[in-house]
Amino acid sequence: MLRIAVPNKGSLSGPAGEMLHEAGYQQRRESKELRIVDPANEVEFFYLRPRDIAIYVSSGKLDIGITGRDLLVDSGAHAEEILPLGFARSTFRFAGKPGTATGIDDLKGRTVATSYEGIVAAHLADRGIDASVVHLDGAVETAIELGVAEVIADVVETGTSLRNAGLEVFGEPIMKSEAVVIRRSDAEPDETTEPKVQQFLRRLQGVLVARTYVMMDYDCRVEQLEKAVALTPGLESPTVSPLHNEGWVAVRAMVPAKEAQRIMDDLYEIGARAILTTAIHACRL
Ligand SMILES: Nc1ncnc2c1ncn2[C@@H]1O[C@H](COP(=O)(O)OP(=O)(O)OP(=O)(O)O)[C@@H](O)[C@H]1O
Ligand SMILES: O=P(O)(O)OC[C@H]1O[C@H](OP(=O)(O)OP(=O)(O)O)[C@H](O)[C@@H]1O
Ligand SMILES: [Mg+2]
Repeated sequence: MLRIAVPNKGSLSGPAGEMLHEAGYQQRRESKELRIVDPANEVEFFYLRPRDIAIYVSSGKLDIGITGRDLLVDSGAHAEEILPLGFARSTFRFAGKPGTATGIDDLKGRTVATSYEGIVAAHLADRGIDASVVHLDGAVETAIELGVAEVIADVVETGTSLRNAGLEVFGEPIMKSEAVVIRRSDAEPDETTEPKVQQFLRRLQGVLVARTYVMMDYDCRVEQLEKAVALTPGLESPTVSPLHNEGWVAVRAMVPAKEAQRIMDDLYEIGARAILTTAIHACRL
């Protein structure tokens, strides 16, 4: 059985469960369940605090886990990212009241509040900045109002939390994060675990592709085929089949979902007709 750590709470938990469900895995029915077995897929899921996942995985007790890149780095655990998952995207930034600082050099001798002490201390040390770091569990924006720190370093997504607290980011982003699959850094690939890990990753990659691509079908005249194929090159190469009417072909290719409408317009312009897109529910590349 492959043993997999999954976030039990917070921003990572819902989207992680949805992705695993889309990948065909059984998920817990109740948010209090700590562990479930999916015998058909030979996996066992452990629902753990997102912050603890890298620690469990680095200990080798669990084979892989889903967590945030920022949490992985912050933990300092002996684990590495093996697949980015595209959700829980955020940046990690310094912020303060307007006019507090313009860059990291202004932090010398000041106090920074954060829930990610590992990331902040390493970032300051790398740049030779001597500043104090205060660890808070959350809602760090309030630390400034209450005078616990002059500066915070926190996760920023839309920027709403900072705006509501009257704060502004400054300096370069410290890091960009998203949900990632992790495993132990020096994991020795053994014959039973490795194929299961690779199958798990292929399933999640299949979900990512199904989310970002659509299937496009259309008919076009043979003379227009090269232009049409340039618009829809597909992942390897499009399928081209003859139509009953001579001089026409049917083309089928995967295209990025975000570009589908523009591609349909362009195909129409060059004379393609019966242009259809359909959702992809699952795939293996
Ligand atoms: N608003 C957000 N948008 C996107 N990702 C976020 C957001 N807040 C936190 N994250 C990401 O979620 C992970 C942190 O998860 P964690 O559960 O510790 O905190 P949380 O989502 O803020 O939940 P809570 O603070 O309620 O426990 C990190 O990878 C972080 O980058
Ligand atoms: O830029 P935004 O879209 O506002 O998102 C970022 C905010 O979301 C998270 O806070 P959360 O609500 O989880 O509270 P917390 O600070 O207690 O973790 C994070 O810590 C930021 O405060
Ligand atoms: Mg939070």
